[in-house]
Amino acid sequence: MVYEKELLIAQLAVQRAAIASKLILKDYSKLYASKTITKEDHSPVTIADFAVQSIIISSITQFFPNDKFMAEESSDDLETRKDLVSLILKYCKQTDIEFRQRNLHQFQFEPIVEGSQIIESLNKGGYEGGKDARFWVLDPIDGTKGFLRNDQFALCLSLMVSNKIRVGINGCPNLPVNIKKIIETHDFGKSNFNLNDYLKQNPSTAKGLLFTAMENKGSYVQELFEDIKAPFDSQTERIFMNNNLPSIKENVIVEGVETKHSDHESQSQIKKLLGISPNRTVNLDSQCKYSLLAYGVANMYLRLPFSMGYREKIWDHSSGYLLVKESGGVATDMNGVDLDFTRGRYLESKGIIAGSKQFHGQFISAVKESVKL
Ligand SMILES: Nc1ncnc2c1ncn2[C@@H]1O[C@H](COP(=O)(O)OS(=O)(=O)O)[C@@H](OP(=O)(O)O)[C@H]1O
Ligand SMILES: [Mg+2]
Ligand SMILES: [Mg+2]
Ligand SMILES: [Mg+2]
Repeated sequence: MVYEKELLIAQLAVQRAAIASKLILKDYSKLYASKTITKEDHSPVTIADFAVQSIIISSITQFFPNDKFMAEESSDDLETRKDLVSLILKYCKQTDIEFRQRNLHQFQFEPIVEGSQIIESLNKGGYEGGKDARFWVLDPIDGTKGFLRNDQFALCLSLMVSNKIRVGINGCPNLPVNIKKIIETHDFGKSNFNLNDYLKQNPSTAKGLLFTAMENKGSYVQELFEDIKAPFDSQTERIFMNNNLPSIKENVIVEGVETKHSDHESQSQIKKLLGISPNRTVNLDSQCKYSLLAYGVANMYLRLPFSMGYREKIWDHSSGYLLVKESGGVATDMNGVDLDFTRGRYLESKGIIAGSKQFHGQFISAVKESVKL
């Protein structure tokens, strides 16, 4: 099958890097909070973002040495913090010990043993993308602000070939393995659902889900920290968008957490117009939102621009886009137009309305009615 090897290697690379993210997260708040770097655009970056990016790029490069990468981070932001490279290396080494213990596959990744390997692979992420190329799109930690709060974050990787996303992966290390059951059994008539509160009240909940999609072959879920199954293994669960709600009022909506990343006020207005109770909104960081749509747990993702000047980056959406499509859903901009990932590092369009096909048109009409452009 085309891209089968790419998908397997990418899944293993994401698992390997997700182990690093969890190891760093465990120590982060007590040891490294002061080591969070603020980038030029005032957004945060951590040693986990750097570690994950270098692990994924070096893992894939080993098997596909000619492949290009468009990734979020660059070693420029480490320029004044060379001390952090040895810290990242420490976690990469620890990761490889853990990864070797659980990986039962024939593919063995070369270990990361030197700081120069980290810088070298980080710097392979500068490809500008565009039309008619083959390249990987990587957001090492999507939802860095969620990571810093020990809430939700995702490792997001996709493969673009000839203007189309062929493979999309979201590794969600902090998503409960039984999230489907948790949300489906919640009574939204009584109260809203807050995943962070739920996890605080249920600290022993097992976490870590891996979502994968392949063009024309569907979307799948498996546990992120278990033995990775080959693509389309009979034990890997195929997942589907829920396109059969009894009424529009039954939609479960996913939205972001940060009030400056999307326009929560307009999003509330849209729900009001459609008669959807505010209780039915689940707020969570990162592309975990797309994962929950593909899993059939949530039905619509609303992301209206907080500022019309903001340009969405393609790595914040490309893997989620394929997961939604391949599970039977639809993902567009706020005007209902398909997303175009071939324009370089940015989407030219504004906002995202993604989810079930059932009511997508009505959501787009409500956007037109409620957002003053
Ligand atoms: N102003 C503004 N508007 C929209 N989006 C922005 C903005 N600033 C940053 N970003 C990007 O948001 C990415 C995180 O998205 P989330 O869905 O996790 O945000 S939210 O807090 O859940 O709303 C985040 O991705 P990461 O940097 O990978 O965390 C940013 O690329
Ligand atoms: Mg970032
Ligand atoms: Mg991101
Ligand atoms: Mg990121």
